Amino acid sequence: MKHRYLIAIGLVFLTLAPLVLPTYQVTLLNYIGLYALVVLGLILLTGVGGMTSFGQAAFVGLGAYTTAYLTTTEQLPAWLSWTAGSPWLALLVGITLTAAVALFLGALTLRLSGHYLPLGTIAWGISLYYLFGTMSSMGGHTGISGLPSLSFFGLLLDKGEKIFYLIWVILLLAIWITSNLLNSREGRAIRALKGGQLMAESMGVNTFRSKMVIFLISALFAAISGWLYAHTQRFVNPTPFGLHMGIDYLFMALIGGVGSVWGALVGAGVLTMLKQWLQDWLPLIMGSNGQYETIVFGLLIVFMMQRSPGGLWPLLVKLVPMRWRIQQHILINENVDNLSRRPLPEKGELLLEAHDVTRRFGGLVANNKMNLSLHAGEVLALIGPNGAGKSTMFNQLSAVDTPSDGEVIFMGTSLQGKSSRQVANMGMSRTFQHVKLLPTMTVLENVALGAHMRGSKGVMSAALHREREEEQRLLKEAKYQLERVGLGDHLYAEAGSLALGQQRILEIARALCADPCVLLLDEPAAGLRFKEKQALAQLLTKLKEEGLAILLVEHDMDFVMNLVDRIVVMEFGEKIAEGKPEEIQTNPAVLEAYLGGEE
Ligand SMILES: Nc1ncnc2c1ncn2[C@@H]1O[C@H](COP(=O)(O)OP(=O)(O)OP(=O)(O)O)[C@@H](O)[C@H]1O
Repeated sequence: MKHRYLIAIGLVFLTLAPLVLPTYQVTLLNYIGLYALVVLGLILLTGVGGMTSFGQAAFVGLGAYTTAYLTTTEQLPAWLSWTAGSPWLALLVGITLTAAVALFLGALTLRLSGHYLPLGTIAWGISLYYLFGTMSSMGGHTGISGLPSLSFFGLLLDKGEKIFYLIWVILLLAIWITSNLLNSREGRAIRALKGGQLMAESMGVNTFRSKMVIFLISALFAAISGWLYAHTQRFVNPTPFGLHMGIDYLFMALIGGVGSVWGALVGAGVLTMLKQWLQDWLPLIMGSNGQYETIVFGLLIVFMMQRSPGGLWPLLVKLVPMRWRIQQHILINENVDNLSRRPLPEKGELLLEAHDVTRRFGGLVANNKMNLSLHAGEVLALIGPNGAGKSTMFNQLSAVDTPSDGEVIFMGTSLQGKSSRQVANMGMSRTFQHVKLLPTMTVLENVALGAHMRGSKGVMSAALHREREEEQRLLKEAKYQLERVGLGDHLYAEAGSLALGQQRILEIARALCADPCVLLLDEPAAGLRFKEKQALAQLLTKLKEEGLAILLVEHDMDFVMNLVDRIVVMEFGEKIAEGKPEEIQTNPAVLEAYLGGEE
């Protein structure tokens, strides 16, 4: 457990730093701590959640201005008079206000996709900056001075050396909370955002909620940093909360490494020190004053993105001897209870029906009056030449897409207006034609994502690690499903390192982790070797015998003919045949479609 020594050395350094370092360097460390808190939120938002924000500095400003206003205004409005100039109560107000603003802005912008979200963050970053500068009660562009120092249980934190401890304790706490969150059921849902909305929703993840959670947390980290900043400086004006600083925070995240919480510390540290150093030296070298450091930062980012897109943290990790690195393996406690299972329907019970399902894309009719049914304890194959409309049908059946006409009924309920998440909750689970995994996450965690709906502990429990028992049950289930599909030897491998065929099997394990009664498999045998196909066929037969209903779209005819109970054949969006494998093999319409005529 050598990494514990590294952490201990870091803690000893932090404890001694204000006692032994000159004031100037302690001030620099304070800034690093304050910036790192904001960057940590950005890592969560941008690095983990894949949402770029230029507007974090505005949230820092919100925290700073709230406390500046509340602690310096002589005559507060009556409804705020209870804060009585207390910085701690001002923090409470700042957090509440930031949460309200973040929820409002999140509701407006988080549904935006592509470059609209970053543009939205620029817009609110600029707006809040000008709001601080124009409101006379906020001191306009001159700002507000004379903020009180913080005091903590009677101890006045009026010097950099004293507030240092508060800044760093809050930062380390935030890092701990963030790491806990990421290594939990909620964290997996957040990490799944990068694997695409479709996959995450099909696993039962409410992607909008997950986005909102990290947006809120990152805004709160920024506001707390702003509160600390205001009482460290004891003065605020709009300059440090503008778009320019928003971009600097993003630079810090990128340079430190958006893939790890520690990247926040590295990025904030390197850029703060570099900025200081460049501001001292560049004017001497260039012969005049100017913001040359910004140019150097720009070049640095370009260089870093070329050479190490993951930032500095992964490079630093590589420098640490292998035996000192943190053991990544998650321990699975086999003694915890199994997750409860849903009762499977009686064999033969009708589970899924398509009634005259038609899907038009403009003038193209991809599915035309398609009818099919799927019963508990059977395997049904949907086959047809390329472009026949199988995937489109698959999407209608799993509520990823909505029929133009007709309807799909699942367990007696129409799927009209239902989301794929709701359908997943009702007991339908699926795999994808183009594998959708989180390649840098372990095989075990990828599969545990499938069990998302079977856990209930929320963000607070996760952040404080109060959900360990439930987490162990989820991981135990994931391990069981992986062993069941034959991937038990790969639990801790990165999912992206598996062969394509194995990745498909992993998707089946993930789907099984959801405890479905209907399993939809999109080309499960593609890319599998002969033996793997045999193993898959055995697994599907066993699942069928247990009472699961399985629908698969597949091109491998040997695999289909030896496995399934019934086949529906499509051509040009229509059903041209339906029956047992032996009937389909001799059906003239099918032979015509596949071979261009009977031989
Ligand atoms: N979103 C879409 N917009 C427009 N046309 C689409 C869309 N999705 C599918 N199509 C068209 O619908 C038809 C059926 O496509 P689909 O992908 O369902 O066929 P498929 O049988 O699954 O083919 P393959 O076996 O190659 O996967 C094709 O002509 C395709 O181009």
